[in-house]
Amino acid sequence: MSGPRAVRVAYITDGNPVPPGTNERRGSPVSDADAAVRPGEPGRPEVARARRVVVKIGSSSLTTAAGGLDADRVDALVDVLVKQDGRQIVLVSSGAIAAGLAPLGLTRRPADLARQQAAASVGQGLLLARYTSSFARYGRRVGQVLLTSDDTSRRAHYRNAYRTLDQLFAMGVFPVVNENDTVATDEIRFGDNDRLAALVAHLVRADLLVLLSDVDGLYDGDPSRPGTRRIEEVAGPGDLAGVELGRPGRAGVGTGGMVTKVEAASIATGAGIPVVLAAASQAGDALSGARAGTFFRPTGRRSAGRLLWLAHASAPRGAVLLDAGAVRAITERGSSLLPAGITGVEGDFAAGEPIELRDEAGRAVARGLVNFDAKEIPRLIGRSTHELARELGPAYEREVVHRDDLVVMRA
Ligand SMILES: Nc1ncnc2c1ncn2[C@@H]1O[C@H](COP(=O)(O)OP(=O)(O)O)[C@@H](O)[C@H]1O
Ligand SMILES: N[C@@H](CCC(=O)OP(=O)(O)O)C(=O)O
Repeated sequence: MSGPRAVRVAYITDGNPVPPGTNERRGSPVSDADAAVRPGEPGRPEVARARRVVVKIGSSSLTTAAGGLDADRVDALVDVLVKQDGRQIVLVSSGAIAAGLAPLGLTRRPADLARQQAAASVGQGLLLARYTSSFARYGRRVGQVLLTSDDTSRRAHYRNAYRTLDQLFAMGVFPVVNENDTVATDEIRFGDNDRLAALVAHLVRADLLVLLSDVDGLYDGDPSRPGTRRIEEVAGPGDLAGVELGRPGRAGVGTGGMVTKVEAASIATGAGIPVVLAAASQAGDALSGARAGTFFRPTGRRSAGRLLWLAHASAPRGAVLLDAGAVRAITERGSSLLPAGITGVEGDFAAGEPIELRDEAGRAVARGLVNFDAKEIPRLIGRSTHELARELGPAYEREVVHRDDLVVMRA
């Protein structure tokens, strides 16, 4: 097969040139036995015990050097996924745009959104067809789930997405998730799927997120430079000080490079979910708890709810400005935002859309889904809800942003 060669790296390794015949970046190869957890060694027990797992694979790991989907690579991934007995797996797969290039006569990823969307529209069908036949080799079915970044911040959509995924698990179907590229605008778009995968991991309450790429882990600098070293474990943000996060690899079909992967790892670990970043050819080891790739330890507590989406996926359509009392009420007491604490409004948003809540210095202190249109806010400013209800009717006796729809941003 022309797919990726197995790369097994047990220790932090020096960077090497990319070997011929693969577009994976690798460290010094050692034997399978070295990468596997040896008796008496801790390995990564959190990984080995994980039951619900989100696996994300990037475009660069699914395409041939000449462009187009690489059936062997898809099969190699599926071979690993179907062997994860007792686990529920969501596959977040990029590759729609890459898969649509050749059929549309495009030789490279277009820069403009319209042609990217056209390519995604053609390619997403091909991508799913590829997964469908690959899983069918094992008598397994796949279900396509296309998500947009923005609307999953909304309660009903979030709940529906969760229910669909849960039902697919219950029916033994492998969900294959991608961004709904054809409807996403530049403003609300993820673009890369790394952050999407972290948020999906949170959505399904996964025990583990595995990011598979064309590089066998996080390096302390661009791995195409000799002398850079793979980092085996990241215990917290301090371990990333001095690490240079570079652009996508030479395949030219990936989007975010390491920046978006580390961002995704930080979202997931902040929500209590451990992350392994490894090469696609290491998927089996990465999922088994062997010390392949880079392991990111959880830094925060697990929590439920869609507020993580609101914080990391939504694109605010405007802002309201808060007086000091309202800032304290929201950031220290977890209160809802009432009209009395508002001093100004910016932008043109509609009720239900995400907005920023800013302090007197203009700093964003929170993000939330607003209950009023922007044009309604000026007449509410500084007034009590009772007063407003008396004057304008009971519909006005409500919070501008309810605390259940509000997330305080970290300083
Ligand atoms: N510090 C780093 N460690 C590892 N890889 C890096 C680093 N900086 C830049 N990269 C590049 O990021 C690439 C992976 O990103 P990308 O091409 O967007 O992958 P994907 O398509 O899998 O999402 C690697 O091929 C590598 O060349
Ligand atoms: N939704 C897009 C993802 C774009 C992309 O290239 O993402 P990635 O390879 O994960 O950096 C697609 O399917 O083409």
